[in-house]
Amino acid sequence: MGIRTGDQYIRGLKSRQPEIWLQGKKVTKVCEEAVFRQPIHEIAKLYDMQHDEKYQAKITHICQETGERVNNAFLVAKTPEELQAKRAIYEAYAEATFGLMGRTPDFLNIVLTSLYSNASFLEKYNPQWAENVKNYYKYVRDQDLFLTHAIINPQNDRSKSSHEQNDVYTHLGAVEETPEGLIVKGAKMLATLAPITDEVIIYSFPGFKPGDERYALAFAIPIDTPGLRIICREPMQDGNRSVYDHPLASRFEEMDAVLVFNDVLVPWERLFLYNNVEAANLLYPKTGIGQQPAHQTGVRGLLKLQFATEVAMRLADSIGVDVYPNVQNILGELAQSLESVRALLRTAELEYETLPSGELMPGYVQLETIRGLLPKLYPRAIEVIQIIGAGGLLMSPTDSDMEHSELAADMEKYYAGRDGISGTDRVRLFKLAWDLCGEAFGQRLLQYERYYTGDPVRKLAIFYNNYKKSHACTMVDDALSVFAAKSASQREQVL
Ligand SMILES: Cc1cc2nc3c(=O)[nH]c(=O)nc-3n(C[C@H](O)[C@H](O)[C@H](O)COP(=O)(O)OP(=O)(O)OC[C@H]3O[C@@H](n4cnc5c(N)ncnc54)[C@H](O)[C@@H]3O)c2cc1C
Repeated sequence: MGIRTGDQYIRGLKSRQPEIWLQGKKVTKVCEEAVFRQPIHEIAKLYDMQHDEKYQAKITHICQETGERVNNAFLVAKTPEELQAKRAIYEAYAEATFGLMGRTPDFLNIVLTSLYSNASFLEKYNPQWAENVKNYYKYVRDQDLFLTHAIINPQNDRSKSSHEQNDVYTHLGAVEETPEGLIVKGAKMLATLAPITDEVIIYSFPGFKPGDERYALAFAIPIDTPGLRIICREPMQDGNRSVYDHPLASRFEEMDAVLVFNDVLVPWERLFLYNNVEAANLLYPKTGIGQQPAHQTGVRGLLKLQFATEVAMRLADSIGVDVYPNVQNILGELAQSLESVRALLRTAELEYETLPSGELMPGYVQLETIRGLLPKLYPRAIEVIQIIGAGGLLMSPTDSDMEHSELAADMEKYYAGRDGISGTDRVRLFKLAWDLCGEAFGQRLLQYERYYTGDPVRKLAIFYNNYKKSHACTMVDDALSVFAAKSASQREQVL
């Protein structure tokens, strides 16, 4: 089949009935539920972009194996041009969502592509797992499916490993093998967009200990598999808020969910890893499923930071405060942050690694630096928006006020900005800014940037340890070599 349209994506959603819980109720028709309606529409637009002649040549390609047109996220890049073709899809989807939707379909499609191209890692443990991954990649690519993922355990007692939790099936684990497949039970989180996806893929960060064998799992199943329960968090918008009052929150809310598996059957052909702590711990570092998606998250993060920076600049300009050096300083700081991330991304693409398979992987140090910086730079950008917008962020009237004839004159007079910025323009801009920096929606976006790729604290420590291994600190040795000279006169000669 190859690339789907938005309509085909929506028809796929309508054809299934996953068990979704939202505010104490079961959602039976996901496409008709107000909370999901607009996000579904935003994802559908991304699918439609694949058919839009403005984008098609940039974000899709003809698959050599099938002759069908497929998304560039499924490309195993072997040339710098192919790496750029992958960047093009990340950029197009991030631009369409202002970088505010983190788990657009390209994200997990890259994870899967990386698993596929590094399936030889699994082959060492079990050739069938490698075969299953390859077949699944082709299935998702050719059906153009949308995946969610849940890779962490519920937050029960983090000081204990999975097998030490109070109940053996608190964390998702294997129950029994049957002729049809493996029965699994327990919970995983934090499956963003789960209610509006087609399938879920399960794998884990490293950290398994001996005794955790039953939890060492990787597999993928349809989102409506019997026994799989999706428990949504409280929505940050009810789906009925006006676009005028909440221009971002009304469009880009990404629902997050806990997945509970009640004796769910995972068919053998969908199992990618099981009962092997070593393989589960090495899966992440050895298959590129951290590094390849970091290219997508780097591009998306850059656009999100750019968007926040532009909002801050426009706010300052709209009320004439960017004439003050203190405001210019914090805006200059944001611009420099943005340009640093842009430069890092460019360097990551230029300084790629070539894997033994010939696949190119953007530079680890640069991508990981972006990952380490964004949890600091993005919250700072949000803080700058709050500082510049100040009290004005809290005084925006509603759509109904703006529309009311009795209030019209007041709206234009008292809500106007500097010369040339009308009351309507200023209120619209401030509402956009408040969605980003004040609303629960905006707070989630901030939390996302901190945690979307794991705990930044532990990630930075891992980065340092890797960095230390590859940096011998030879400059210090050079400087210390002066002490190798035996006498003071010899040392003077060295100098
Ligand atoms: C908005 C959002 C969307 C997300 N989307 C997804 C998704 O789609 N799929 C998915 O699988 N995950 C997703 N995540 C989850 C993300 O992977 C986790 O939030 C992240 O891995 C951190 O895990 P945690 O939240 O359980 O925090 P914890 O690991 O419980 O950490 C809590 C605190 O304790 C500290 N801590 C915990 N353990 C240790 C330790 N061993 N050593 C030192 N300090 C420790 C941490 O530094 C942190 O401060 C999302 C998260 C957010 C916020």
